[in-house]
Amino acid sequence: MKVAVIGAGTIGSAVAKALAEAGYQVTATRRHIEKVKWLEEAGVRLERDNRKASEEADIVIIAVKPNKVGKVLEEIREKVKDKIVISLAAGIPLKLLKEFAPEAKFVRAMPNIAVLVKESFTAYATQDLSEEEIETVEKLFSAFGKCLRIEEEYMDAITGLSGSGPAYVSVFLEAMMYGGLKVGLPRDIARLAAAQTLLGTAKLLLELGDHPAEIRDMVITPGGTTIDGIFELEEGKIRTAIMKAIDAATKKSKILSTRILNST
Ligand SMILES: NC(=O)C1=CN([C@@H]2O[C@H](COP(=O)(O)OP(=O)(O)OC[C@H]3O[C@@H](n4cnc5c(N)ncnc54)[C@H](O)[C@@H]3O)[C@@H](O)[C@H]2O)C=CC1
Ligand SMILES: O=C(O)[C@@H]1CCC=N1
Repeated sequence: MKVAVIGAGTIGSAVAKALAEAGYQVTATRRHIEKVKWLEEAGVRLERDNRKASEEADIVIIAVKPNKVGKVLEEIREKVKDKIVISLAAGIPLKLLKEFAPEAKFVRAMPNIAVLVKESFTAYATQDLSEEEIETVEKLFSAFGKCLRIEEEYMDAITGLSGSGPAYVSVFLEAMMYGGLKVGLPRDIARLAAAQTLLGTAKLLLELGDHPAEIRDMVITPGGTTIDGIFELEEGKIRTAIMKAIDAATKKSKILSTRILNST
């Protein structure tokens, strides 16, 4: 299966590399292609011409910034007739994608940067694909993590939660690490302890628990150490801050398409 990735920036390069490693024939484009020469080592072919890359591909993935999606789709419109086109852009609805290239079969997808370690959560929405084509795109998304088909109405919320999520989690991880430094741990030990704790807790939730509170309850020994830490977290309104972050990013995703529509 031949895949073209249009826009080999941060997420496009990660996707291109993961797909090449999974055995797809991948061509990636970017305006300054020399900046991603390293992709060739991963088996990705580099190409400057978006039209040529799209013409040769079975599936086209659009990984440019949201305000460039329209321009790129207009450029490759003739080359993606009846082809599956997967847009990774935040905030661009299927309806708007379709206006730029009416004869393509669109998937709106939101992965996250954990594509780099093949642990992305990729949610996607589509109205154009057959069951067989759904299987094809799910296999493709599975090359870099877990995927889930959702209704398009949830795509902005998913963007605010799991698309942007690694950025929030990295703030939390850094704070955990700094906490470790504050109480005298060497840097490398604090880093490993914070990261492995996050990984283990996520696994506990996915494999055992229905609700994070169950995990919290297992850790808190009455009169022990954890409850003193939790008391401080509650005073710092950490939950409110995280909920506000997801709310703000979701709202931004919602207004992106309005901005783009107004500027075209
Ligand atoms: N960075 C992330 O973690 C995620 C990003 N996204 C979405 O992916 C898209 C890209 O985001 P990033 O990778 O962060 O941005 P980026 O700026 O790193 O990558 C965009 C790339 O597109 C290239 N480009 C611009 N115009 C082009 C054209 N006409 N033809 C070919 N290439 C062109 C740029 O040179 C750049 O390398 C955005 O729409 C974003 O919403 C989605 C999920 C996660
Ligand atoms: O910050 C952004 O707009 C993109 C979309 C989700 C993650 N990064």
